[in-house]
Amino acid sequence: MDKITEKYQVAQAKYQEIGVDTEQVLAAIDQVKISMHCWQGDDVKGFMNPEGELTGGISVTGNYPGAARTPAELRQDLEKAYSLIPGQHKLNLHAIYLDTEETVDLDQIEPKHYQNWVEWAKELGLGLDFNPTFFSHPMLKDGFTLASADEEVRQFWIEHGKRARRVAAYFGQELGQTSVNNFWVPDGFKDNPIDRLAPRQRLMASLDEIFSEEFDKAYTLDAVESKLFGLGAESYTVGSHEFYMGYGLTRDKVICMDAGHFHPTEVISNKLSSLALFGNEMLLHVSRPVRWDSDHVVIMDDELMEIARELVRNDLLKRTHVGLDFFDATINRVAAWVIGTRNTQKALLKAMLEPIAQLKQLENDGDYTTRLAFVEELKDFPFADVWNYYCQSKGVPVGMDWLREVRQYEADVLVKR
Ligand SMILES: C[C@H](O)[C@H](O)[C@@H](O)C(=O)CO
Ligand SMILES: [Mn+2]
Repeated sequence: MDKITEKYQVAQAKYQEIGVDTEQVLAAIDQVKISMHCWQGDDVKGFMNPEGELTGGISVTGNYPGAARTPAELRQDLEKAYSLIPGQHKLNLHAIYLDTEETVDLDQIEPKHYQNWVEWAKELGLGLDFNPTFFSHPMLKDGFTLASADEEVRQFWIEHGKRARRVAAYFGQELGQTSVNNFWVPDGFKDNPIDRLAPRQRLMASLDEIFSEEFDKAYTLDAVESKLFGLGAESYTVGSHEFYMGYGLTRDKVICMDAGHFHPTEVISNKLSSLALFGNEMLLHVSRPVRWDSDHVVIMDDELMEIARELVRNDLLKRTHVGLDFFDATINRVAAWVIGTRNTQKALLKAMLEPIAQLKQLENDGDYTTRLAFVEELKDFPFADVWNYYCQSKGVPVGMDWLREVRQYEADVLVKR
């Protein structure tokens, strides 16, 4: 028997002692699809106007060699990343990542402009999610799109939103799995506004118009993503958390929680259980804010573990769409995907290896001493041996072996770009 299987069997016996069936856990983690975001691969440039400025209050720093310059290069990089990640997953595309010879503006996009992505996704067995792009475009005027007081600006973006929904529905129809279509709108003011209400009324009206066309939910689900502030929109963001909680819950839309979109000490892990009581499905943007919405690569930190525990302990995974959202151009971009995605999976696996019913019972019995002792002891349980076995059984590298492959790919492909 090989070493990894041997260690797994020891771990299996140890988990069995506390009532956890590792085989069941392995079957469960294999069902979780992570939606990997395309924009880590090229620093959020896209293929519509890659030389243009990144606007909308987000920012990427770094100039690590090898960013994808074409859809074919991006797909090649993504394939490398997926080959190093266990399980079957999804790709999250932004509208600016269209793949066509035609010159197309955001208010002209059609499903056919994304057909190459669909064909590729079919070959790889991937699902596709989508996002209209409300930034990096000259029609983002004075920091406003859907909430603009300028009717021409607002209509441009409404048309884009409507067309984006048709693209997402096409993804769902073609691939046989729901395409989550996430609306993040950067509109806001750098300085204190006089009128906080009118832009929100306009955003609400714009969204209502965009969502007026009915689509089969089996094909596409609309999601809305709030934010506290952006660069250049420090004082007021129209699409705040309260705005989208109200909007999403009254319009039956999926609410997206981005881990970087709140006050620096505020965490989304503590929001999921409340959202679960009032909404149906949820979308997560698993990210890592460092002092601000900096979109650092996801690491195995306390908040990632807590998000994972909330989803697992409360049985929320079946109605949660797990997406990633980070963009770091100071490191190898394929490695960034692999680290962030594997960490998200590892956190979920570790959470699944807890004896949840027992821990809840201790809490209900008021035995907080045992609760604390148990939770702390669990940290030393051999979860890594279960993870390594999972990787091996799915035919992907174990431990640091994946990095060797990324380094080889860097030498063979990335540095030659
Ligand atoms: C590029 C994405 O649309 C973006 O990261 C969005 O989801 C966001 O979180 C903006 O801060
Ligand atoms: Mn996000």
